[in-house]
Parts: sequence; structure tokens; C-alpha cells
Amino acid sequence: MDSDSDSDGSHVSATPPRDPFPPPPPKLPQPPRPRQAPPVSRKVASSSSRSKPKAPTQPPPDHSQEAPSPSSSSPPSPLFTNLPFRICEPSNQSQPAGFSSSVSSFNRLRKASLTSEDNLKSEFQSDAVNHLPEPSQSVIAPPKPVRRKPPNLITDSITSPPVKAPVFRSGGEGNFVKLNLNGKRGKKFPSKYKGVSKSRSKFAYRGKRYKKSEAAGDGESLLEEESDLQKQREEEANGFISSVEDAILAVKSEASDENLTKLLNLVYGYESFRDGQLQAIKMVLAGSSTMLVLPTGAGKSLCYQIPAMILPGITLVVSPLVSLMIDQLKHLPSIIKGGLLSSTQRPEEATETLRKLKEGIIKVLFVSPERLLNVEFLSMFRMSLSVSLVVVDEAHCVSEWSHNFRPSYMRLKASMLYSALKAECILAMTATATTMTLQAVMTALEIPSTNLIQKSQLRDNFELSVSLSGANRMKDLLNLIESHPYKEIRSIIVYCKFQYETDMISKYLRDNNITAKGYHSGLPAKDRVRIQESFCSNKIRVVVATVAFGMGLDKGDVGAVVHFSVPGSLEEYVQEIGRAGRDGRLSYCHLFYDEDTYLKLRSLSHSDGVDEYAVGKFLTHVFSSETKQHEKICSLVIESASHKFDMKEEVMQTILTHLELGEVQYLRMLPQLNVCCTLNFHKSSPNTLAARNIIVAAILKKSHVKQGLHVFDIPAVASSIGIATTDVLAEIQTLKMKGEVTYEMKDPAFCYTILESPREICSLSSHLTKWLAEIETCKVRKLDIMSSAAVAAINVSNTSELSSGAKQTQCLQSRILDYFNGDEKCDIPSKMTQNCSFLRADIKVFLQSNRQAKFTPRAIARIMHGVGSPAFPNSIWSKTHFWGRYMSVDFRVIMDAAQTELLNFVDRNSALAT
Ligand SMILES: Nc1ncnc2c1ncn2[C@@H]1O[C@H](COP(=O)(O)OP(=O)(O)OP(=O)(O)O)[C@@H](O)[C@H]1O
Repeated sequence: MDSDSDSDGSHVSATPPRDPFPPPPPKLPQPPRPRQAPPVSRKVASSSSRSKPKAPTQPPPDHSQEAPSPSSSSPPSPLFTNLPFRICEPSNQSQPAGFSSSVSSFNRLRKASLTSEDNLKSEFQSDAVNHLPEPSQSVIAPPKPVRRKPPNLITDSITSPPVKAPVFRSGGEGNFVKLNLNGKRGKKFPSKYKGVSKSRSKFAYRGKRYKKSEAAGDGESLLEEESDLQKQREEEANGFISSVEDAILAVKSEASDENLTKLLNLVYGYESFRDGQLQAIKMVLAGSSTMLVLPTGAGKSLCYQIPAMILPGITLVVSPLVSLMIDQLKHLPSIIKGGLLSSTQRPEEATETLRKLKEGIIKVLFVSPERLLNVEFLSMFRMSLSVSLVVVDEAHCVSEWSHNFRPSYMRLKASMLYSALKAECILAMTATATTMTLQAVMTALEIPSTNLIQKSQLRDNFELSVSLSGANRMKDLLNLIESHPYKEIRSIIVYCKFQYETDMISKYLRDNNITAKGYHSGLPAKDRVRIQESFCSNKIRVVVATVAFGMGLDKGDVGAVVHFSVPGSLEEYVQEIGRAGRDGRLSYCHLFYDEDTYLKLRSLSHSDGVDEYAVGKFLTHVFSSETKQHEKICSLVIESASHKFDMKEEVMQTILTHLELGEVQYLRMLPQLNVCCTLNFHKSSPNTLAARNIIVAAILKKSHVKQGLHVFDIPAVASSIGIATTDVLAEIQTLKMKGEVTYEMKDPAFCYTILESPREICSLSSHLTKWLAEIETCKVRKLDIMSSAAVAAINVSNTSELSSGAKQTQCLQSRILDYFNGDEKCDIPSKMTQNCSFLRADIKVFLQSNRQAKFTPRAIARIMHGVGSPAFPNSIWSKTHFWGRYMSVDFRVIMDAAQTELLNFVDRNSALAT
């Protein structure tokens, strides 16, 4: 597939699906009158003195509010044609029976069914402008230094003088191929490079003189001064470059600690390496593939940037998110020339990047896994480019046992990276991986166990706390933010699970005079960029965000991260709190825990599950005899297939990727595209064009005419004359440019070519289903472990002599570290039951009153848990009285009960029929 994935990567995940029809948000609580204490008493370092806010002023007008979309009206009936359990009597009922608006629990259940956590599509547009109204400066005064730790000693407690700001890092423009040596750097990062700093101060002096002479009208001397300045700048730049070149040469001849530290100091301005950096850099320079596990904000990027300066070939950095790539590109030191290839680029931009790659201008290329393995890209490397290093960033995405498995990362197998790219070395990096995940990643990337560099996965500058919360969570949040130490903190991120929450909570905070903005993947890219920029420039104090915000965010002074809901896993928790305290200062992380939200998320973890039966049907379709023809381009229209097999797009993609990259390569994936094309001929007649154009001739053969327009399937046309779909697309594009045609495309589809048909669909589907079930179980377990840790922290605060904050920090820290070391502590939630006397009776009533639908046990269990699926969407099924009624009963228990009742139901119906 050729589309860059820029989602958060929660494919086949425990995360809730996007809900196009969220029910109206619950009513906002009134702002609290008397100030209450924060939910948990937190121990605060006495030296903590982030400055107090002055009286809040009016918040800026909010432009980001979104009304929840209305529900769709007509119920699409599931398209199962041959389900194991057919409930056949068709009915013209458009709503599921059992709907009762008078049921008291209905609203609660509806709320519980809300889905829509972000599978973000972060397409940052670097040209976005910040138009946010600037809030009054009096909202928050600048913080005083708090118990500051030197930033390069993240895991140390030794005090040493703070590291000076770095030199020569690129400015806000980012490092888009050009060297950025034109002076911008000086504004943000005071130089440590001696020659430069001296002359920079000279600039300041000369600048004043310049103004004086200007006032005096001395034109000639002005020109002279200007050219002097220019010369001096060039000399300095040359001086800097030649110093760096000398330092690089020194490292090339001997990669000693001293030489590397000198280079670090010159390029970044840092005094010393942080724990793990030097070791990783040396391993990579020695050509040893390495697995690097360092905490968030520990400086992993530097571990490939320095080798990129030394190694002769290109460094390819594979990243899961486009936004992350853009961020990393921006943060490259100006001396390293970088580039990026993503599907969000305009074709001219991609062509330009490819040109620069071929010409050797680009040294570090950021690329998505899909792009990396695209045929054109690979052939370019085979022909002319040498790859010294492949960096797999967020490497946990390779493993299905991680919290963020991405099918496209399955492509990153060492065998492929070595053979197709001729990569000399692989560096895999992550901040959050359990032992099991690490093993899977290292096996896939063929990294020897001796080449693991692993430091503690948690920084020690967090104060972690949890409180039990409930219906008044927003009020609790406000109380927290208004109480010490949060009220003194200038930048806070509040993480929540659902898009509607980000809008609702940020509005509530604004209504209470806190500058806040909601952020989620549903916002236009420009708005997202604007919000991030306003946050980074301290115009917004609080960003209320889904998981869409934060990856790659390197704002040093985020002082607090608040979790409005329990995260999906300890990995997610660690990633998100990792946005705080990146400057090494003590930072505060609070989690509001409530069991109902936990149960709701637990139910949603089942939204990706599939049954063997559905997988079998899917495989039969993929390998159907019609599409078996060798080299024929097959396509699977995503929306209709998703509805037909009741499978989410990500699940279908996972199965297809497995069919491509598993032990047997059954198929080859091709770029995803809109397959249905409607063509309108304008100038020449279709037949005249067909007579001189083979592609048009094939289109005429394969199309049907509807209201004078030719409608055809692009893969069918491509297959009929043995060309690629991209060739067909290119041709119609050319015809359009010539004014011959206009066209419209629809129906996004997976495209593939079958290489080998499985001998037995049954055993393949059973194998795949088992694998997918294990992934589903793993996601649920991760959530259970997270929840257990939160509950343990709440409980511990009543039972120890330490202050509440310290006890909770200690408890959570040890849970997190144990978890990453493979020791999973997990208690089943108290509200979860394995039994319920009314369950089977309710399922029976439900089946009887919805005779028109064709259910599977899983579909029934989802409805009882209040979880929508492609064939049984929320918009329709949330109206049933049974929706979400059994959220606290184990999903498997409901599936078993549903299976029994479905069999009884079928038996009863067939008895009646005979
Ligand atoms: N040796 C060092 N001394 C001081 N600061 C450093 C050092 N190395 C890196 N940094 C700084 O630490 C910050 C975080 O670095 P970086 O973004 O590479 O972290 P990361 O490990 O990739 O974090 P995350 O996993 O959260 O993305 C950056 O601002 C970087 O410049």
C-alpha cells in the first residue's frame, strides 16, 4: 500500500473507533464556587516555585467548537449472506426493536457507547499561520526556576550546572535541505561556538551604529557596513562549517569519546552525552545493528543524527506519523541536510526530494514504511544510492504485542531492509516496550540480544498521582488546575479519550478563565498546527487533547500532564506523561480514574475482534476464482467490504498485510486507490480517441455508459491490457490536461495481485483468527494492567507513612518498571462479572424483536457492550434498549450465551417452519 499512514497507529487496537455520530455531550457542570482542594493531596517539592498566575483575563474567543453530528437516518442492514445463524424473516423495520426512550439507564448507556478516540491523521502543514488572538500577558507570569535538574542528566540525581542552550540548530523554518546558516539561529539559541558568539555581539554593536549612520543620512558608509556584515557572516559560517568538518574528520579517524563529545559540543552546544547516547552512537558507527530503549525526551534523535554526519551513505528514518517526521526534520541541526517523503506532499515536492536524493544533497531522509517499500523508491536505491543506516523510530510498532502495532511496520523486516535497500546497519529506537515487544522487534530486525541498550524507561522527574473520580470529573479537573502546584504551571496538557470531550472540556476551562483549546485529529490540519504553535509560544496554557497531540512534541517546559480518563496501557501512559518535564524540571502528572470509563474502554477494546467465520468469508472473497488470474490486479472496495464482513478497515489491512508478509507470500499489495472512475469526454469522440490510444480503447471495452458518462473499474482496465493502475491514472490525467476529458473517482480500495492461492482457506482462517484473537486479548490485558496500577496507587495512598504524592509516585513507578521488565501485575476489575441471570433471557428477547437482522455471537456481544461495528453501527443500534446493558459482563461470557441462544433460535424457527 502506498498511502502513508499518519494515524496514531492504533491499528487492531484497544482504542475506541472514531464515531461519526457522537451523542450530545453531557451537560456541563457549573463552575465551582468555593475553591476545593485537589482530589489527592500531592507532595510538592518545596523549591517548586512556578510563578503564580495573576487575575485571569477574558479568554480568547473560541473557534474550535464542533456540534456533534446528527445520526444517520436509514439503517444499513448487514450484508451477511451466509452466516452461521440466519434470522431470515425480512422486516421493513428500520430501527431495532426493543428501543425504549423511557428506560432510565438509556442515557447512561448511550453515553457509554460513545466512540471516537483518535486514529489521527496528522498532516501538519508547515505553512500554517498562527492567527490566534493573543491572550493578555497577565494570565500567567513566567515561572521561576523550580528544583531544576540539568537536562542532560535525566536519570541522574547529581547536580551540575545547567547546560547552555544549543548552537546552530535550525530555526523555525526547519531544515528543509538547505543549510540554515543565515543568522536566524542566533535568535533562539545563544551560541556556544566562540568565534560566532563574539562576532554576534559585534553585530549587535554594529547594528546600533547602522541606525545612527542611517539617521545621519550617510548612505555610502551604510552600504560599506552592510557588505562588511555580510562578509563577516560568511566568514563565520565558513568558520563554523570548517570546524564541524574538522570535528567530523576527527571522529572518522577515531570515534573516541573525546572526538564525539567535541562534535556534540560544536553542533548542539551540549557539554556531554546523556546516558546511553554515546554507546548507541559508537555501536552504529561500528556498523552494529542496535536496539535502543531510552525514556521519552532522553535524546534518542541525536543517536542517529551524529552518525548521519559521519557515515558516507544516506540515513533513512522510518517514522509512523507524518507529523512526527515534520517535527524531526525541523529539529535537525542545520549542518545535516534533511528531506521527507510522504503522501501528503504535492507530487512536485516529492519529485524535488527524489531529485535531491539522487544528487546526494539529502543526508537524512524521513519516510513512512509504506513509502520505503514502494517499488519506485526501492529501485532508486538499488540503482544508485547507498544506505548507511536505517533508523526504525517508535520501533515497538513492529510488534503486534505493543500498544501501537501498525501493520505497515510488519514490512520492516531485516531481511528486506538488508536485501532491498542494501542497508548496512539498523538502529531501532523506542521509549516504551515490554520485554515481549522488544523480543519481537529484535527478532524481526535481526538485532542480536547483545546489541540492546536499555536504560530505565521512566524519567525520575515526575510526580505521579491518581484520584478516584466520577460524575464531576470536569469540576475535579478545574479544581486541580486551580490548586497548588498546578495553578503555578504555565503549560499543561489534558489527555482525554474522545474528540467530543476535548471541545467540551476546553470550553469549560475557558468559561472558567483558563486559556485552553481542544485538539484532535478531526480538526483541520491548519487549526492543529495553529493550536500547537500557540501552545509552544505560551499563548495557550492548556491543550485538551486526544492521543493525536504530543508525539514528537518537544516543548521543554510542559509542567503537567493530566489524564482525564485512564489510558489504554501503561505504554500509552508513559508516552503521554513523557511530554512533561522535558527540561528536566520536576513535573506533575495526575490521572482521574473512574471505573465506568474503564469499563467503557474495555468494551471498546473488543471492537477490532473478528470471528473465524468472518475471516473465512473474507479470505474466500480475496482469493475468489474470479480474481485468481495471474498478475491480475484485484481490488477490495473498503467501505462495502468492511460492511459485508463486519470488519474495520484496519483489521482488513492487517489480514492483507499478513497475507503478503507472513510465512507464505500469498499476494503483493499495490497502492491503495479510488477504483471507480466516471469519465466525461469533451473534445474528441470516445471512438476517435480509442483509435489512437490503447488505454482509452480498454476503457471503452470495460466501461458502461450512464447518462452519457463512462463508468469503469480502474484495476479491471489495467488488468485487461497488462499495465499498472498508476499508468491508467497517469493517462487519464494527461487527457484531462489536454482538455479531452474530465473525471471523478470514488470508492477507495485495497489493491493487490495474487501470487499464490492458499490450499485450504479453513486452516488459514483459523490460524489468522487465533492470531487476531491473541492481539485482542493482549489489548484488553494492557488496559486491565493500567487500571490495576491506577487502583493500586489510589489504595496505597491510605496505607503508608509517606506523603500521599510520594507514595503514589513510588507505587506507579514500580508498577511501570515491573511491567516493562515483564512482571505484569493485574487484578480483574471489581465491577466485572462473569455471570448474569438475565443475560440469556435478554438475548432471547433481543433476537425475537430483531428477526430481520443476521447476527453473529460477536455482533450480539458488541451490542450488549454498546460497541458499534461496520455492519451494526452505533447510529442505528444504540437506539435499542439492550445497547451497552451488559458492559460489566465479560465479553466472552456474552458471546457464549449469544451462541447458545442463536442456536436455540434457529432450531425453534426451523421447527416452526416444518
Ligand atoms: N546530551 C544532551 N544534552 C542535553 N540535551 C540533550 C542531549 N541530547 C538531547 N538533548 C535534548 O533533549 C530533548 C529531547 O530529545 P529528543 O527529542 O531526541 O528525545 P526523544 O528521546 O526522541 O524523546 P521522545 O521519545 O519523547 O520523542 C531535545 O531538546 C534535545 O535537544
